[in-house]
Amino acid sequence: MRKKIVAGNWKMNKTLPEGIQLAEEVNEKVKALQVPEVKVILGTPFIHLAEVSKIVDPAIISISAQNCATEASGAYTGEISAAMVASTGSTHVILGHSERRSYYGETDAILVKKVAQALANQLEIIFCIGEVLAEREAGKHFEVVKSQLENGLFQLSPEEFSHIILAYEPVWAIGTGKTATSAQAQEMHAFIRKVLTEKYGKEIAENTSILYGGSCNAKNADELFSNPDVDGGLIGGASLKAEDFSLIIAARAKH
Ligand SMILES: O=C(CO)COP(=O)(O)O
Repeated sequence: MRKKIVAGNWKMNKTLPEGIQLAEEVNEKVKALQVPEVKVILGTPFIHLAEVSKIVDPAIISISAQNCATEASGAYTGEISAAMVASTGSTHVILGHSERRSYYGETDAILVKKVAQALANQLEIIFCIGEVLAEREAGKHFEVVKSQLENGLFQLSPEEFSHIILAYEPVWAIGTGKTATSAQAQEMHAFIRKVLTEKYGKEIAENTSILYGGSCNAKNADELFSNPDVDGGLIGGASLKAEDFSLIIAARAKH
């Protein structure tokens, strides 16, 4: 059975004291919700990881980085390795986010190396895929998403792939207030599961959680999560307010 997941991606927001406060608030809200069937993940900036993992109850909230280096260690000024991430108590890492692909030039080849580093350090990976608006308008969105899967992840063995959570994030929906319709999300998620079935077989495809990301909020989460192939959300802006984030978690628990 695949997991229901709500993951927050704080992106480059919150100073350390602000992040600590938000983590405390989220921890209290999630505790009060009592929804063990939903896996809650907080994707914080690197500098917050160690502090936030001391604050939250690991039985109810997991911690994720938003990136890791392509190399294991050494003279790479400013980089943070997967081993460093794991040593903070973090169990997850977000890789392949469209902001990293477009602003920092992360190619499929770079992501293959990051994925290998994360797996070598026992991190679960939230791997992001999704098309830009021009690709959707040209009717190429299925092709683009399939090639991101093939070129970024399909080098993995079935065992390795069991550590992947996918996040479909149409780039035109991120931070724009323009959510994919519930039907568009379901259509793409079902397509992704079909591609996974072809590559890894039905059992792995059925056990892989596929999250939706892109202007998902407390108002639209309920409808998005009612789709059979939408297993949860990767939440940007709405994860920065404990109240909104907990409403999204409650919406996930409902279905
Ligand atoms: O990019 C996202 C999560 O990774 C989505 O961001 P928003 O929820 O702010 O649109």
